[in-house]
Amino acid sequence: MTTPATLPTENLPTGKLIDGKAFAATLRAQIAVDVAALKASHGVQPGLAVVLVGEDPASQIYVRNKAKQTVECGMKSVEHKLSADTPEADLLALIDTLNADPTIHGILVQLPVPKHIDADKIIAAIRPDKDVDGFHPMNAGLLATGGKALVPCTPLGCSLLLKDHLGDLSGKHAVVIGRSNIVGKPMAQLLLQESCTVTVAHSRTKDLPAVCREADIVVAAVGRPEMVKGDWLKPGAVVIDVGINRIALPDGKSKVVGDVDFASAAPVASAITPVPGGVGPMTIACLLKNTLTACQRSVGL
Ligand SMILES: Nc1nc(=O)c2c([nH]1)NC[C@@H]1CN(c3ccc(C(=O)N[C@@H](CCC(=O)O)C(=O)O)cc3)C=[N+]21
Repeated sequence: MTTPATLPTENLPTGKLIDGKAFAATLRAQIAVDVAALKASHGVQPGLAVVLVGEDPASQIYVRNKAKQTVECGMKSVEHKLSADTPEADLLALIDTLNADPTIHGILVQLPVPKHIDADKIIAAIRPDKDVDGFHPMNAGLLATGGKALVPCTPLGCSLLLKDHLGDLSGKHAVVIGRSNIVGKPMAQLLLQESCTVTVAHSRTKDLPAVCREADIVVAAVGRPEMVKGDWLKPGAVVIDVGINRIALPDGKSKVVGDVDFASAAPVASAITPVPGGVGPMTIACLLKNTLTACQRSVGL
């Protein structure tokens, strides 16, 4: 049972909060307009297929949120729920079917998959032009070399928030904490494309707080609840908190917190994303943006 997420945003000076929830809503509204235009001009409706293997409760929440928002912006939403003991071969066969389905433009297999299934094999089986997670090696390579990639949703969402808030990022020193294939590494690539000076920090980085203090922009994507403290920040730094950590509360309930200790970081930062209500909603909005992009490209736009 989750306590109502008390947004830690009471009495924050205006302009401090990077409101990802509001930005995501604006983005989804624009996507809905573009979807209607695509239907009118090319008679095609973007289709997103989401595959969930197993019964993980958090994943079921995200999948439900995704499906609702997919339909709300006028796209076709298809869900495949497979049991946790589904053989890898069966999942691969389903992906082949979705790859070949002309009404499906985006395919997402919810991670993590059960241990008996090789996630890398699953990701590599999705047609790169339908890989709306942007995890496929082809898309990772295109991103790294400045090609026409599908970009992972969370880093794309963070980049849109930063550009909206700061305008030109060139020359800014960005520190990305975390080097995962799905957030840290693509995030670094996107910041490089914006001509930031990029440092990628991780668990082996020496004196991480000192490295963080050099940053004009900090993107925290480590999966460690409230690890980044206010005294790790240069006064005025912009903080993007990718963390979505569910922690237990003394009363037996739970709440979602980020990788940044919001209470100590908000007074030092010039702007900061809250958790919830920051990067999470942008992840879903960018999934829809990627599905629209994949559909547009499929008709030559
Ligand atoms: N192939 C794949 N692609 C994914 O993109 C993917 C995935 N697997 N597996 C799981 C993670 C997690 N994820 C989230 C998306 C939105 C919120 C979100 O909208 N969170 C809200 C509410 C959080 C809450 O209250 O639980 C917020 O941060 O405001 C959270 C988590 C996508 N994931």
